[in-house]
Amino acid sequence: MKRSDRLVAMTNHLIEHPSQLVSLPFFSAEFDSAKSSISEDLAIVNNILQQQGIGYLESISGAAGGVKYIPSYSRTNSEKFIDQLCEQLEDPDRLLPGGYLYMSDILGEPSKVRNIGRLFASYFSTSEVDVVVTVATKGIPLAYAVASFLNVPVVIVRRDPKVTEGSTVSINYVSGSSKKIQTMVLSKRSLQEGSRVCIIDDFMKAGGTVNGMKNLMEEFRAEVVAIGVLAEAEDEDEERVITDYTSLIQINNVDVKNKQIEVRRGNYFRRELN
Ligand SMILES: O=P(O)(O)OC[C@H]1C[C@H](OP(=O)(O)OP(=O)(O)O)[C@H](O)[C@@H]1O
Repeated sequence: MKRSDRLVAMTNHLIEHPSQLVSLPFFSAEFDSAKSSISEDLAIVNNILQQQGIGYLESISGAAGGVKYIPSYSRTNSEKFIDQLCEQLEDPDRLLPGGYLYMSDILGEPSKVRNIGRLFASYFSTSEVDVVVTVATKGIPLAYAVASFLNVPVVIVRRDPKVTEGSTVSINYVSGSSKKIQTMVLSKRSLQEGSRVCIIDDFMKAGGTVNGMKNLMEEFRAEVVAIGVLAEAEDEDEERVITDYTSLIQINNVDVKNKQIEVRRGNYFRRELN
C-alpha cells in the first residue's frame, strides 16, 4: 500500500478508536508494511493531529506496546465550540423556574454531545479514569460521549431500585435545585472497589446531586478523580457543597422575573490548555 493511502487508513483507524492501544504489528499486517515504515507514518500522523489541535499519539514501548490516539482539543478549538454553545444558551426563553435552563435540545444533538464528550475527555485524559458515572437522566448522553473518547465503560446511577439491577446500595441526598430528599441507587455489581471514577452530569446548581454521587462512590470505595458538568448555575440561596469540579459553561445573573440571563465560559478555561 502506498504511504499516502496508508496514512489515510491509519489516521481513520486511530481516530475511530480513541484511547485504545493499537500495536505496530497490527498496522504492519493490516497494511503489509515494515514496522520502520509504520513508525515513520505514525510520526507524520502525530504531527498533523497536533497541528490540527485535535490530539496526539501516545507511544507505549515494549512487546505489548503500540500507540494510542489521545483526544486533546486545543484551546482555540475548545473556545470556539463553547462560545458558540454559550451564544445558543444565552436565550431568556430557556429560563425555567428555580434558575434552571432548558438544554434538552442541546443534549439531543449528537454532534454537540460528541464535542462536549471530546472536551471533557481532553481535560481528563491524564486522570487515568476507569469508569464514567452519571445519574439518570439528562447526564446519560454526556456520560457516553466522554466514555467513548476515554474508551471506558459507563455506570448509571438511578433514583429508584429496579428488580433488574439485582442487589443495590442506596444513599439519600438533597438536590439543592428541588430542595427535597432524593435517593440514589446503584447495583452492587456495577463498580469494583478502587475504581477511578469520572462523574459527569449536565447541570449543577447547589451541587447536591454531584455530592450525592460522591457519597455513593464512597460506599463502593471507588475514587472520584474527575468531575465534569456541562453547565453550572450559581445557587444564590446556599453555599455550593462541591468545589472540585470542571464546568464548560457558567450561567450567571439569572433574573427570571425580568427574563435576563448571562451565559459565560466555565472554569474549564481557567487551566492552561495546550
Ligand atoms: O446541583 P443540584 O442542585 O443537585 O441540581 C442538579 C441536578 C438537577 C437536574 O436533574 P433532574 O432534572 O432533577 O433529573 P433528570 O436529570 O433525570 O432530568 C440536573 O440534571 C442535575 O442532575
